[in-house]
Amino acid sequence: MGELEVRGVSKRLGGHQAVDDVSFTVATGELFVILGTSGSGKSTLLRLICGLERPDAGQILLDGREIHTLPPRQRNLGMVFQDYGLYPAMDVRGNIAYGLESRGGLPKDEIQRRVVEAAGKLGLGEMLGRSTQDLSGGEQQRVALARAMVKDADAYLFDEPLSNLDPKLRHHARRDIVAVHREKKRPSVYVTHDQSEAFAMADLVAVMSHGRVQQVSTPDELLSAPANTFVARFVGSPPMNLVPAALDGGVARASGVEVPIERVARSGSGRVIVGFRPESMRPAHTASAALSGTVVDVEEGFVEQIVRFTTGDGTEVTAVLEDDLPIGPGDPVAFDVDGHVHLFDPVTEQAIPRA
Ligand SMILES: Nc1ncnc2c1ncn2[C@@H]1O[C@H](COP(=O)(O)OP(=O)(O)OP(=O)(O)O)[C@@H](O)[C@H]1O
Repeated sequence: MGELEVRGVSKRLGGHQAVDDVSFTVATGELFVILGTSGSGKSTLLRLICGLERPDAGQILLDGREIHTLPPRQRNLGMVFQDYGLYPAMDVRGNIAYGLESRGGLPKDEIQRRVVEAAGKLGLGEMLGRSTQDLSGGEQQRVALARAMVKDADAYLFDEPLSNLDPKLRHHARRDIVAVHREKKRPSVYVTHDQSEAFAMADLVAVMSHGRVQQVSTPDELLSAPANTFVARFVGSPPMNLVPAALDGGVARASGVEVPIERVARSGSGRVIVGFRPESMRPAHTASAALSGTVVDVEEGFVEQIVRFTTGDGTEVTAVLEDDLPIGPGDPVAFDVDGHVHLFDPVTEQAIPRA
């Protein structure tokens, strides 16, 4: 009971397939993050769930009941959007209470009790009489959060609510949002393009690209088992290296590449894309190295060195090293891969399952 289900939902906007056959289920008490690049369809999906758009196909169910045909007000959702949608003519108290008052049915003193309680939890207790126009971005964000919190909504939706905040405030605000979510014990859907935000907050992440869900899994699984090359390139910083190679027995081979693979891949064409994380690379002796090439550039980070080089056929590879190498652009370089090697089909770009 209590789950939010999106079933085969599609939406065209301006001749463009903004959302394309999307399905997922958010269990009650689960924080489900939709992560994707700009234009991938994240906001449209949220607008479909809250009723600002109608789907061309598919259904949206909450607690097993169809909601995609209901007007927004009847869906009983708590929402926090990027621009917060606060009313400038009302003070903080009025903004927090607005959703409850406009819905009707609750006595005035109960509304007042909830407003004071939510404001207290979010550090707004002293600001109830202030105009929202005089508040900082972080304070406005907390008013929007308090407004969602006072409602007994059946599900909560967040559309990039932290994008106007500076990094320090964002960190704090993340915790506020997770705390509200945990208290409500309802399904929550949170949209962001920021993977560190997604990884810090999510129970499950759906990665979106071009209107489609590419993978739904835990943050750890996105890193350890990306479903396809899009997810492999998108998740992690720097992202996974992807090198086209030919299968030759237990080795994936290309010019400057001889990567031993753990299993025989079921790739009909005999070609694969080999994937390995930049952090799994170790300097090696040239003669026996899995990868060799020429350094393009070297970046000194706070705690690590990032080396970019090209293999013999021009594929760019990135290595993240704990100890600095005395190298620079144009130098020869060689590495072994000390970690899991992922394999992808070069035609479908899907991960090749373990044999
Ligand atoms: N009203 C509209 N008319 C026409 N096209 C639209 C409309 N709204 C969105 N689109 C298009 O649909 C696609 C998905 O847009 P959407 O806003 O859902 O993406 P998003 O992932 O939320 O992006 P962002 O992170 O930039 O907000 C985009 O290509 C966008 O240009």
